[in-house]
Amino acid sequence: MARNVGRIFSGFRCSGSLPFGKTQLKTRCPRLLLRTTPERTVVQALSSIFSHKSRDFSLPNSSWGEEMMRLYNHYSSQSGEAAEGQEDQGEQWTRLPSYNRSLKYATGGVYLSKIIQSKARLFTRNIRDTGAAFEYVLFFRRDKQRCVCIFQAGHLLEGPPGHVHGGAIATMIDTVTGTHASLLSAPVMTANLNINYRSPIPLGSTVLVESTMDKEEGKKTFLSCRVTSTDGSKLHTEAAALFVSINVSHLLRG
Ligand SMILES: CCCCCCCC/C=C\CCCCCCCC(=O)SCCNC(=O)CCNC(=O)[C@H](O)C(C)(C)COP(=O)(O)OP(=O)(O)OC[C@H]1O[C@@H](n2cnc3c(N)ncnc32)[C@H](O)[C@@H]1OP(=O)(O)O
Repeated sequence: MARNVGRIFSGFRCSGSLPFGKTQLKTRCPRLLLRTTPERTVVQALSSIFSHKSRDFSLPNSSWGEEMMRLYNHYSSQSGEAAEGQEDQGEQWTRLPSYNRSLKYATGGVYLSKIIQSKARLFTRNIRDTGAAFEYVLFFRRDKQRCVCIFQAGHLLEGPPGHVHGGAIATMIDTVTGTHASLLSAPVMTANLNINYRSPIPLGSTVLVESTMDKEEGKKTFLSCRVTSTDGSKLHTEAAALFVSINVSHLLRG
């Protein structure tokens, strides 16, 4: 796992220069704690390449309902943050921070400089009105190779009357499986996403989006995903996703 975590940002060299063109991603090397763990390294790396001074959207806000808070507290109590200072047994959940800007330090380059500009924002984190759209937090558990996301769907995500839009559900599945695949073998891009919608999700409700790694084959990572009610009794959506590892230069080709 440590090797995989190390690979996550292998495309984003701490030295600032990348092995292509003149593009430079000025990242700061994550400062490792004395007793580091793969999870801490992930969190620090995310904070480092993303805008770490920005708001961390995966922390509770006043729009989070009772069920969202209950589940957040449930997973947080089993997280490394709660058990700071204890030996890592790999049996903890790690809360993944979430920012609305990526590659803050990107400069130069042909394509990156055009698309990654000051106005670019992560799709799921660009609504100012808290609670109106995607409210979610992801936790990762290394020993089980699982990601779990607590997702509260706001009123701007309506599709069928009173229920969540299928595209918004697909977005969350892509986000959860994509983040999971990134933890295993980043940088990756979605190659295939196959979704079966089984039962509608009521607008305003909180659901669980759970991702499991099925297999890795060379550049390919296969994951499955289920969206369920928070007690697990109702299956809303299930999906299979394929992510392909890319070289960052892939994003420069346009
Ligand atoms: C990058 C930064 C990472 C930062 C990490 C941050 C941490 C988390 C932070 C924030 C969370 C946000 C999380 C959001 C996640 C969202 C992700 C997206 O939405 S990505 C946008 C939608 N996807 C596209 O636009 C792809 C467009 N397609 C392509 O660019 C290429 O087709 C690509 C990369 C998918 C593959 O191209 P090739 O040239 O690299 O590779 P080839 O040789 O074609 O395929 C490799 C293998 O994959 C199979 N393959 C490719 N496409 C397939 C497909 N559609 N179905 C089945 N197999 C496929 C092929 O058959 C081949 O298999 P064989 O090695 O021969 O066994």
